[in-house]
Amino acid sequence: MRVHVADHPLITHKITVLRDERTPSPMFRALTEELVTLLAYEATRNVRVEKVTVRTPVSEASGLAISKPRPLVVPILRAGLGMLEGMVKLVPTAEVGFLGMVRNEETLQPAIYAERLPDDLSNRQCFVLDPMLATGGSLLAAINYLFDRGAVDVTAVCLLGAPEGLAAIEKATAGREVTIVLGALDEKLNDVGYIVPGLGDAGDRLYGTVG
Ligand SMILES: O=P(O)(O)OC[C@H]1O[C@H](OP(=O)(O)OP(=O)(O)O)[C@H](O)[C@@H]1O
Ligand SMILES: O=c1cc[nH]c(=O)[nH]1
Ligand SMILES: [Mg+2]
Repeated sequence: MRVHVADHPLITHKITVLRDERTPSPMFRALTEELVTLLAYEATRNVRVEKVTVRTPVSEASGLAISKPRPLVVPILRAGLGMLEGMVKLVPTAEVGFLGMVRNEETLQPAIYAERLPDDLSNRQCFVLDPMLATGGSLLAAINYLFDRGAVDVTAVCLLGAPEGLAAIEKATAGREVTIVLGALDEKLNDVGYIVPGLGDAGDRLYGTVG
């Protein structure tokens, strides 16, 4: 598994504002979108491309084009939806599929409650969007779901991750093509499975369902 933790002052600055409990939902949404565009730059480093030639007004130029089948971007509802615009801004030709998942706050087990993906994911490069990688249960379930459908490699873009969740995914996906790109790697999980220091419940903060 390849893990990339962002190391850029602009990204850390924006994450610091996200963490602040006083940041209201409209600003939280705007910052999330900006952060994803910055993280997507790293996440797409291995996007599959092919050589192409174009004619400039002066001569021929060789370059690259994103290969077919197009990359598939999969936001994990609800909180991952807040990351979609930021991602497709960078990869406008990507196809988008959806997975709805919710973590049971007592057992911390994830459940899939909605799915709208292409039937056949063979040979597909997938980019999963979910702001929070806590126990890793939700992301692991999403990754397994995509591999079971035929995906060949999965890159997850998360704003924050916990070491416990990262280790769990690494162990469970050994031998698979998995990349995780994080805005920050936090300290730990607390005893109710929240990331510390974290930013609270990302879905609630994005959509204003508390506070
Ligand atoms: O790593 P885990 O321990 O599985 O926790 C992370 C999951 O929890 C949050 O979703 P949540 O279940 O709160 O759903 P929501 O997006 O609808 O708020 C988050 O967006 C992840 O999907
Ligand atoms: O800290 C956490 C953990 C899971 N889900 C969240 O939204 N935040
Ligand atoms: Mg939530």
